[in-house]
Amino acid sequence: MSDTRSPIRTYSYLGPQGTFTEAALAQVPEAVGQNWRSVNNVGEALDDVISGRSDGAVIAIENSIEGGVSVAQDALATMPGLRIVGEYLVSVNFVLVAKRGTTLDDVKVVNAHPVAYAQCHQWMDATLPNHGHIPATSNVAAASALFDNDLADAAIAPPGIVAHYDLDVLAENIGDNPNAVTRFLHVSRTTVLPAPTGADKTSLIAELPIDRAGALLELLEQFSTRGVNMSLIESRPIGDELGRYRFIIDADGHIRDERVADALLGVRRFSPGVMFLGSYPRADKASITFDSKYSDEVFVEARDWLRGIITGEPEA
Ligand SMILES: O=C(O)C(=O)C[C@]1(C(=O)O)C=C[C@@H](O)C=C1
Repeated sequence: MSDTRSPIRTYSYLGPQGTFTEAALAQVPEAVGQNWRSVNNVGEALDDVISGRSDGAVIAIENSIEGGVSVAQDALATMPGLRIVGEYLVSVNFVLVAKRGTTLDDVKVVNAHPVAYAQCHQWMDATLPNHGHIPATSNVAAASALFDNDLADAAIAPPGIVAHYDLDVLAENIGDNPNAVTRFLHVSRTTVLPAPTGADKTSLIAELPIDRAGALLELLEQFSTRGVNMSLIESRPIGDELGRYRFIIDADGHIRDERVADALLGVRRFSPGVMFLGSYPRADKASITFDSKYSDEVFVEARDWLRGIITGEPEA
């Protein structure tokens, strides 16, 4: 009898076990019960996908306090062959942990992931005004490093850390905002697009034509004149020379929506470097609303009208 089970799939995530990225991966329905591969950085996770070592990766892309995760934005912009197929939200809050017996007074140097550190500035500055900071590859790596060397006295970590390591919690809820949220992307190799759900998002990266007055306005107009709302626009330096930027854009809707497809055609005509990153269901499942003059039927009707003129069909 032949084996009808589908082969085990592998998903890469920023580890080790217990990171917020792992919590995001746990929300990906197709990853449940599959092989999870812990890696040390976002580039490694995405490279796993491109090389075929993994079928998918989950990466942090944006935090409600700290903004865009620039290392992830830059990796997506420079690693072709990837597609975003889903997004997931994780509430993030932090504890300060140390090896057993340590008190707050003992803490002079703190291990922390830069994005986590940036979210705990107020508490750190008020409670440990003279502290030093050693960057870690993840929140869990920050805590585990306390056992590897004596460079730091404490670490900023997720509250669940004590399930994995024998550590004392010196302080809880040290994040500046108790409602902080990080948005994660599920990324796969270029693939068939997920079907539209009516609550979708389209991500792309566009460069502006060099030195042209109003170029950014023209980019924005591609969306506004088709009734497409943008939920994110962020600039990142391209890196080849000072003053050159690419724009990371999230737009409401799916590329199979006529208005979104038309906006992307406009961007493609105008932008020297445009990368389509994916159309995928929104994490908040909020339906996209738009004026009826931007509905699919209106675009199709207008195209039929034009085709009729060109082919010489008598007008109705
Ligand atoms: O270190 C972790 O736990 C991660 O999953 C990484 C990460 C990030 O890269 O932004 C995820 C969420 C938090 O905002 C801080 C760190």
